[in-house]
Parts: sequence; structure tokens; C-alpha cells
Amino acid sequence: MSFKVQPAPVARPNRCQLFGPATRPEIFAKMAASHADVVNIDLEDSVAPADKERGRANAVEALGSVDWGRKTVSVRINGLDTPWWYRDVIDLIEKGGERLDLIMIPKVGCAEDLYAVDALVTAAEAAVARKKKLGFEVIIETAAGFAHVEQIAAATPRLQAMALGAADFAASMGMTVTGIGGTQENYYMLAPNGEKHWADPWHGVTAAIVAACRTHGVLPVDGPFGDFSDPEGFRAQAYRAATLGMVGKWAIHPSQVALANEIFTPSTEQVADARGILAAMAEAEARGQGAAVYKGRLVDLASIRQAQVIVRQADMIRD
Ligand SMILES: CC(=O)SCCNC(=O)CCNC(=O)[C@H](O)C(C)(C)COP(=O)(O)OP(=O)(O)OC[C@H]1O[C@@H](n2cnc3c(N)ncnc32)[C@H](O)[C@@H]1OP(=O)(O)O
Ligand SMILES: O=CC(=O)O
Ligand SMILES: [Mg+2]
Repeated sequence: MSFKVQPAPVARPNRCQLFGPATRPEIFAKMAASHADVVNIDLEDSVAPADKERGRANAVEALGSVDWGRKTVSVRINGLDTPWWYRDVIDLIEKGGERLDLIMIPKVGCAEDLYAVDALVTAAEAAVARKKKLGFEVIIETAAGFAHVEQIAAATPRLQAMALGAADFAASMGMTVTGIGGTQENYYMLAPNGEKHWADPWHGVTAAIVAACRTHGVLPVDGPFGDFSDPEGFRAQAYRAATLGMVGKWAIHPSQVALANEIFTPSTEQVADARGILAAMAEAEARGQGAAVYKGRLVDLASIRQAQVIVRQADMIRD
């Protein structure tokens, strides 16, 4: 390990984030009743420009009137290149009360973007003597966000989570795809026997987000999978993200919530295996050994750290 210790991210479940447009207040209670760990009321891209003020007023109203239970409640504000974002922040803090946990900042391109939002949030919180400090989540969904991902992850202690926004990311990068996440028709390797092997066009940015997040104690999250009529496609994308170290995924339709929860909750077998590794290593340590055999394979001190990832996730969800 480096002399600089990897900080732990905030300890709360973030397996599924359910989104809903702020212009559909009839779904807020359904979002609150869902099994998502986090709910995101959206003021940004699912709200048409002419409806921004109505959406903002709905979000403010819902923060006070809906029983959100123990969920983490987040509102996605508009981007910093729009005329709406500052009023989003001000109204959420001045009129939204204390229930709001996070604001999500889309299309972040550099650390200074977060510096600017932090300054406004800090002043607004002080003005209303807000008791709870707002947390931030960001979306990496532009070429600049990808290029500056590490400085963004380090930008402010308010930052709790960072998600990949596949739709805007594809547009910003000039990718010739229209699907939101998942396998893309023309992204494959051709095997010598002529078979197509599908590859993952989101792999590079996903790994970059995970590395930046893990370096700076931020939760890495996979963003939307647009085709909600394709649960197997969602599942495959979510498994890839989980395998690379992400802790959860967005749901843009209620049917995706159970899928995300299933994939980002360690299975009974995984947890039993992880506990078995820890027990085998404890026995090895008692014998004065740093390596042991568990179910026919080598386990050593690194295996303890791997097993602890799974056990910690399971414990956090159970609590
Ligand atoms: C690329 C990005 O930026 S993604 C993030 C921004 N996008 C969003 O927030 C979009 C979120 N999703 C939605 O707006 C909607 O789910 C849509 C438009 C995709 C589909 O909406 P609908 O046509 O109403 O879906 P559908 O008819 O299948 O809904 C089934 C039920 O789920 C409810 N429902 C639909 N969406 C949601 C939701 N996001 N949260 C909770 N409940 C919902 C419906 O009200 C309906 O309830 P009912 O059975 O009591 O009548
Ligand atoms: O905001 C999300 C995206 O995919 O774009
Ligand atoms: Mg986007």
C-alpha cells in the first residue's frame, strides 16, 4: 500500500438509484415506496426547457410533502452551462428544507465546476442556517469529464458518488451509437473463425471512474441502461460494472430496481465464500503462515482484502 492510504467512501447502500422526472409528481410516492436505496428527482434532461420552473417547484414541494423513509434523496440540477442551475441550488436549499441529502451535478468537466457549486451551496446553507451539509454526486458524461476524472473525484469533501452517464458520454465523445449503455452493434472483435465477439465500449471510462473514486473515497456508480424492455441486457451491463468495482446502478424504470438490487447485493454463496476465506486465513495466521489453501486454491493476505470487500457490502446492506 502507498503511504497515502485509500480513504473509505461514505458507508450507505447505493445499489440502485431510481430516477423520475420532476414534471411527473404522480410518480414521487411510487419512487419513495420502491426498493431503491437512492431516489433522484430530475430537473435536467428529462425536463423540457419550458417546464424547468414547474419541475423545480414540484421537486421543492415533494421534498417536504413525500415520506421518503430512510432513502437517500437526491435532486439532479441543471448543468453549469445553463441559466437554470443556480436557481435550482438556491430554491432547493432555501425552500426545500432539511430532507434533501444530495444534489447531483451533471456534465461536470473539471474540478472548478465543483468549486463553483460548492461556493454557492456553502453560502446558501449558511444563509438559511441549514443543519445538515448537502452532499454532491456527479455524472461523468463528457470528454472533459473523462479527461479530468481524477481531479473531479478529489475536488470537494462533499462528493459522495460519481456515475457514468452513457448517453451524454457517447454524444460528447462522438461515438456512433444511439443505445444508452450495453452492447453496441458495431463494437466487436472478429475471431479467426469469423465469429463476432462483443466487447464493452464503456470499459475504459468505467475503469477510470472506479480508479478515481477508489483513490479519493467516492462511490463509483453505473448510470442508465435505456432499454428497459431488455432485463438481460441490463443484467449483463450491471454485472460488468459490479465486476469492475462499481457499487450500484441507476434505474430509469421501476422494473430495473429489483435487477440492480439483486446484482449489487452479494449473494449468499459469495458471502459464505468470503467468510470461508477469512476463516482459512485466520487459521493460517495462527499457524504463523501468510498463505493457505481454500477449496483447492491459493489464498493469501490480498485474499483477505478481497473477501472484506464482499463482507463489508453484505454487512452494510443488512444493517
Ligand atoms: C439519460 C438520462 O439522463 S436517464 C435519467 C433521466 N431520465 C428519467 O428520469 C426517466 C425516468 N423514467 C421515466 O420517466 C419513465 O419510467 C418512462 C418515461 C421511461 C416510462 O414511463 P411510463 O410510460 O409511465 O412507464 P410504465 O407505463 O411502464 O409505468 C409502469 C408503472 O410504473 C410507474 N413509473 C414509471 N416510471 C416510474 C419511475 N421512474 N419511478 C416510479 N414509478 C414509475 C408508472 O406510473 C406506472 O405505475 P402504475 O402501474 O401505478 O400505473
Ligand atoms: O445522464 C445520463 C446520461 O446517460 O447521459
Ligand atoms: Mg446525461
